[in-house]
Order: sequence, then C-alpha cells, then structure tokens
Amino acid sequence: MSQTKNKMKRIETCLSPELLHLYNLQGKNVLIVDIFRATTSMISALANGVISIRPFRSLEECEAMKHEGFIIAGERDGKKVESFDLGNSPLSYLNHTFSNRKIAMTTTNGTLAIDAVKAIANKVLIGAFINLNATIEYLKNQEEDLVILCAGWKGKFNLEDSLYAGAIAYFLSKDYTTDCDGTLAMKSLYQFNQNNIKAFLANASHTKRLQNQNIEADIDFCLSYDIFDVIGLVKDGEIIAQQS
Ligand SMILES: O=C(O)[C@H](CS(=O)(=O)O)OP(=O)(O)O
Repeated sequence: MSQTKNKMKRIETCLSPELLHLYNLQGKNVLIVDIFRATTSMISALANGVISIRPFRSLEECEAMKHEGFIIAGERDGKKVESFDLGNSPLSYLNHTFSNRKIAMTTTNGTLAIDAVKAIANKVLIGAFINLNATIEYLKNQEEDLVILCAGWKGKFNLEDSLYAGAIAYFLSKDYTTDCDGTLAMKSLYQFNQNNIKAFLANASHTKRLQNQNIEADIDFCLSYDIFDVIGLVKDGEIIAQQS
C-alpha cells in the first residue's frame, strides 16, 4: 500500500538475510546491496548495455539458461565457476561484447537475497556505491517505506553492505525518517567514515577474502562513488536498468 504524500517515509535496515523474517516487506520498496561484488557487477553490466540479469539460487538452474541464449555468470566462494562465461568480477562486465545480451547469474550471497524478496516487495532495487547518487535521487521520489537488505556473507553481518545502508540513510535523512537501530548505527558509521571508506573497510572480512584472491582492482572499483547513473530495478524476475 502506498504512503499518503504528507506522511514521512521510513527506512529500516535488515543487516543479514537471516533476519529477513523479522521484517514486513508488504507494500515497501526493498533495496538489495552486495557491494563485494554481486550488486556492483549487476550495475556495471546494466550500465554497459546488458538487457537484463536474471538471478538464480543454484548453479544448475543458472547453467540451464545457456540453452535459451543467455550469457551465464556463476561464482561460488569468490571464484568463477569454470564452465560459466563470467564470474563475479565487476570489471569483467565492462566488456561491451555483452551489450544487448541477457545474463543469467548466480552468486554466493547476492542473488539469494534478491530471490528472497522479489515476490513480496513493492519494488526491488539493486544498489552499489558505483551508482549511489542515482539510487538516492530515485528514492527521494518514491512514496513507499524502504527496507535495505544487506546480502552479508553466508548469513553473517558484513561491514561493506551495512556501510552502504548507512550512506543511503544519511543522504535520505531529509526525505525518510527512521526508528530502526540498525539504520541509526550504520548512518553514524557512514557519517564518520564517508571520506575514507577504503581505509575503513581495509580490515573487513570480505576485503581480506578478495585480497587473498589478488583481486584488489575489484575492491577499488566496488568502493568507488558514482561511476554510473543507472538504477537497477527488478521487473518480472529480471534486473533491468532505468536511467535516473
Ligand atoms: O564474489 C563475491 O565477492 C562473493 C563471494 S564470497 O562471499 O567471497 O564467497 O559473492 P557475492 O554473492 O557477491 O557476495
């Protein structure tokens, strides 16, 4: 149900998909974030002309889409699945040979989070630091309450997705109110670290995990602000781009 125009919209933050059952998503917009690296890769792909991205839970379901003409992207525990066309490096999605193609994608955390909410929420958005401002501008014009769902890591809280939730709450504080302690905590954390997010996240568990795989360029890219101005929106089960 839409909010009336004069009622202040609210933000809540779900810090892990394991906590999702505690949130009522009916009639609300949900913003999914998986900074390292699924949602950053999705926004990169859309900004580079991919028609749509269909998220899958399992490798098998995703692989089957190859026969329907999809490019298949598969990652588990940070590594590209060998038989797949793409893994989960956002830099690999900047290749224009994927323009005008559809991608089927499965990742360790991000695609599961999308799948968990896509049938319940009003609108499902895909967010990343690389399109932060575009997403903020889009959300200013929405009437519904917002739940930010942090994809986390295998059910655990993580710092980078939560920091992004704090950024959204911080930049929307004139447009949305909150009495959610998770949102308030992350907003303060972001406010304090906004000019130095790379240094702040240097010791985060996922940063270490990616550093161990020698993909420092991915980390840098995922923590860059406003490279693209597309919005990622889920429509009929697929993520599509909308210009801000
Ligand atoms: O590719 C990634 O960065 C992660 C894999 S893991 O968390 O490092 O195992 O997948 P994502 O679904 O993007 O969190």
